[in-house]
Amino acid sequence: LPLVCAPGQEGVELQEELLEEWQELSKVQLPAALVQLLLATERPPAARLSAWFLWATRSPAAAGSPLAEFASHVLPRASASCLRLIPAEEARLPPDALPTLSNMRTQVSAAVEELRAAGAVDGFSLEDLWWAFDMVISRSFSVTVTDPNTGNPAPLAAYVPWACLVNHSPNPNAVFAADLSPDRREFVVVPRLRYTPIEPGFEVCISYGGGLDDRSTLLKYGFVSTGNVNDRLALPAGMAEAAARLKQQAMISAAEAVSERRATAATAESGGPVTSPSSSADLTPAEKERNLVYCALASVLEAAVDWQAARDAEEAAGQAPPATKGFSGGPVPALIKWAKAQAEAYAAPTGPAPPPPAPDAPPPCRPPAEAEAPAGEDLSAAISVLRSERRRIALAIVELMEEYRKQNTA
Ligand SMILES: C[S@@+](CC[C@H](N)C(=O)[O-])C[C@H]1O[C@@H](n2cnc3c(N)ncnc32)[C@H](O)[C@@H]1O
Repeated sequence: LPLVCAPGQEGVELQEELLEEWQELSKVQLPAALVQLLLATERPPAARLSAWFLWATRSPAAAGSPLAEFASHVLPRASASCLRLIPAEEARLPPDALPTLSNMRTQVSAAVEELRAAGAVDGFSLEDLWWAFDMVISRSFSVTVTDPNTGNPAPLAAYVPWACLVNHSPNPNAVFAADLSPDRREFVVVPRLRYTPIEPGFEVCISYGGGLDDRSTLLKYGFVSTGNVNDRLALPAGMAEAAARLKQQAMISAAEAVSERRATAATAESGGPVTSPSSSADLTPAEKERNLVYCALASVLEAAVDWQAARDAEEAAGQAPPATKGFSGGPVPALIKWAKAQAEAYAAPTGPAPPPPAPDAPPPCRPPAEAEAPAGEDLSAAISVLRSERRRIALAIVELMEEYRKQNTA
């Protein structure tokens, strides 16, 4: 079901047509309260899609429809996202994931209240409602199409059975698009490289969004890709200041040396090719090692740039710059010590310890106990992969700093 999410009255006509067509195709009649909500183009798309999805997959009135059949035979009951994670598993998340998770839950719980108040989900349990949000958050698409009635671009949220089975890759071999012109009404998934078809036997993968780091894919979709070039280890303020004391060009030279060394070792160990075949969405072990070293480099350099920018802004505002630290032994040993401690913390079963909440921060939002799901096996494994990727970045920072020290004292 494609849902128009343009503000105001924009797109209502198209939405009405789409809802009529969906009902005809599915041989079902949506309840009036639900239709009213689905036509409210300004309401949050996730809430509208979740209410529809719950009704269309669980209501006795929709039993036997293609979507209900698809849901009962294909979709998981377990959580895909971290939305309904129980506290014991939540304690294994990195501290920087917790505010985002709390924010996601706050939005869902506000939407749940709103749906109940509107009578759009009467008769369903809280457990079912959170499940519907879970499915919609991890499996719906955002696309922009041309509204055939007005010619204006219309932002859409869509739930597309079967297409919702396509996995994500940071190096995708396919792209998707929607065409809602009356004679088409199509959602297509096509190879990304026009002259490089995806060979039989290769998995078709799309991108769920550029720049997704492993924390975001874990929270929203419940998986982590190894070797994701967007991953970072967050440096605390004191370490960001140490990073700002380093010579950036020398850091880049050190990263080149370390990544070359690691890539050569990974290729020798795997006996595999140096580059991936273009029809595959998989990275080779050597590419993953290179990405890892550049994640380590970017963690340090970006923290240095942010620290410097904050300091410049304070100076420009006429504030006295904060006293700088005198890192005993210099910034390099300080960073090495910190990165080693991070590697150790991520090797432990839980932690590292979350930062203390700000004095006026609201308590973190949790789903009601009724809607809490234990982490499925996949989710628990994904949290472990995230922890091990964080540990690997920390160790890559150690190696990078040691190489920097070697190159710059030689
Ligand atoms: C849009 S659905 C894809 C459907 C999934 N392949 C299936 O058959 O259930 C998104 C879910 O697929 C899984 N997924 C997607 N990309 C993945 C990846 N690169 N690695 C592992 N799991 C992935 C996650 O469970 C995610 O919540």
